[in-house]
Amino acid sequence: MEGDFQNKSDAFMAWLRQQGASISPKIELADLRSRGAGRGVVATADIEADEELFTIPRSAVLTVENSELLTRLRGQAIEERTAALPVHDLRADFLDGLGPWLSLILVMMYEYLKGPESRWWQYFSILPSKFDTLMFWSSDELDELQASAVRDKIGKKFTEQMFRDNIVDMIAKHTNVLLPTGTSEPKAEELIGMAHRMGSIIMAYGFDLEKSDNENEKDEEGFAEEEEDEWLPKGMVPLADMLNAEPEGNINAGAGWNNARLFYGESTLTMKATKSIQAGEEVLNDYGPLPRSDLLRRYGYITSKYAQHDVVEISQSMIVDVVTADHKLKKKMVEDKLAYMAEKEVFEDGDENGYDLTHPIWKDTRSCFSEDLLLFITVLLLDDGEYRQLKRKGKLPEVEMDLQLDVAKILKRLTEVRAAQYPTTAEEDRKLLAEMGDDTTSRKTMAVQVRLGEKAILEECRDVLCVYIEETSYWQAFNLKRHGLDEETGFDLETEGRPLVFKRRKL
Ligand SMILES: C[S@@+](CC[C@H](N)C(=O)[O-])C[C@H]1O[C@@H](n2cnc3c(N)ncnc32)[C@H](O)[C@@H]1O
Repeated sequence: MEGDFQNKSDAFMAWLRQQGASISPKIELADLRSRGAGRGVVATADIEADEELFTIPRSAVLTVENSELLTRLRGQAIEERTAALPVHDLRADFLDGLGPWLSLILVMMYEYLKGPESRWWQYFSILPSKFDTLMFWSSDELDELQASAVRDKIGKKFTEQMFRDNIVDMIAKHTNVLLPTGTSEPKAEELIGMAHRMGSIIMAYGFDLEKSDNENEKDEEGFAEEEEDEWLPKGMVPLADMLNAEPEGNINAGAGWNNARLFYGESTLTMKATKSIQAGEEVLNDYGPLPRSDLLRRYGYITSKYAQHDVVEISQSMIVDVVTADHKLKKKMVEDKLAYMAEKEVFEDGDENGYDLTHPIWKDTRSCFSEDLLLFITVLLLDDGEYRQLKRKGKLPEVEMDLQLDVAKILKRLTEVRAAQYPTTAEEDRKLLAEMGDDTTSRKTMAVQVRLGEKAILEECRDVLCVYIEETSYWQAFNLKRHGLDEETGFDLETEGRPLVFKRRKL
C-alpha cells in the first residue's frame, strides 16, 4: 500500500517530464498523509522569491481543447455532412450548450474510460476517488453543521438532475462518439457516479485557465481585468494541483501563509515562489479568501487559518420579519418597498438573498456589515412619507458612514435571532471541541468548527453593536439635552415645534 502510493507519485512525475514539463530539483512530491493532507509539494532546498518551481506546457493540461473527444466531435460533424445527413452540430452542443464545467466533466469521463490508452492515465491514478466535500456527507453528518447556510449551497439533487439531463442524456444519444471505441455503455447510475467524481475533482483540483498574463487586459489601476470565472475555460493542471493551500493574511491575522502562485504564459503555465521558502517547508498555493464553510463544501478540509474569512449569512426573509415585528410595519408597505428595491437592483429579484456578516476589523462596528445590507434595512425603516418622496424621485437613501441607531438596533436583534437558530451555543461547542481532541480531519470536528466560527461572528458583532448602541444613545441624549430638545421626540422643549437640530426617527 505504502509502496503503491509512492510508486504512483514517481510514475506521475516521470510521465509529467515526458510531457515536456520542467521541474526544479529543489522540490518533490511528498507524502503528507500523516497530517491529513494527502500528497503535497515540499521544498528540498532553500528557494528564493520569484524562483520558478515548475513549468507545464499548455498542451499537457487536461482541457476540452486538448482532448481527443473534441477531435472526434469535429470528425463527426464532417461525417454527417458527407453522408448528407441533416447536419447536427454536436460539437456546438457540446462546447456552448454544456459550458466549461460540464464539458470538462464529459472529457474527463471519456479519457478515464479509455484507461491506460489515455494520455492522462498516470495523472488519473493520483487523482482521488473519495472525497470529504459536503456533497458526500450523510444527512446525519450534515446535521452537525446545524443552521449554517452552507447546507443550502450543496445542491446535490440539482447537480444530479443536471448530470442526468445533460451528460447521461447526451451519452445515450451519441454513445458511438462520446464513449471511447469498444467501451460498453455504462448504466446511468454508473455515469452519474463518474460525473460526480470528475465534477468534485474539478471543484477541488481544477484551474480557471486565464489567458496569458501579457494578453490579459489591464484596468486603470494596472490589475488584470478578470472575465467572469464561471465562463473561463477550466483545466486540470498536473502538479500545480498537487499543491495544498493556506490563505493570505488580513489586517487582523497578519502575514499570509501561502508562498506560490500559478502564472499564465502563452504556451506554458509556470508555478513560481511568491516568497522565499526554506528547505523542508511545504509549497502552498492560495485557493482564495474562502470562509471555512465554503472550503469544506469545495475542498473537504479546513484549517484554523481560514477562520479570518468566516461569514454568517442572514437571510432577507429574516430581516423582513425582524423589522416588521419591531417596527410594526404594514405588510403592503413592506411588499412595496421590496418590489421597489428589486427594481432599483438593490438585490437580485427571484432567489432568496442573504447577506454575510464578517468578523469586525479592529472592533469597528461598521466593518461587519456590507453596504447592501445596511441599505436594505435603511429602506425598510424609512417612514412612509420619506419613502414615498424618494420613490417619486426614483432615488434610494444614502447609507451613512456612521451606523444609524435604529439600524444598529435591528442588526443587534438579527444577531440574536440568527444565533437562536443553532441548537447549541458557542460556549457548548467550545466545550465539545475541547473534549473531542484535535483530530482535525474528522467530519464531526470540522462541522463543529464551522458552526462555531459562525456563532463566534454573531457574538463579536453583537458585542460591538451593544457598545455602539450604548455610546451612541448616550451622546444623542446628551446633545439633545444640550440643545434643549426632548430626549424622546427630539422636539424643542420650549416651542414644542419642529426639531431645531436633529431630524429624528423614533428609536
Ligand atoms: C488541489 S488538491 C491538493 C493535493 C491533495 N493534497 C492530494 O493529495 O491530491 C486539494 C485537496 O488537498 C487537500 N488540502 C489542500 N490544502 C490542505 C491543507 N492545508 N491541509 C489539509 N489538506 C489540504 C484537500 O483535500 C483538498 O481537497
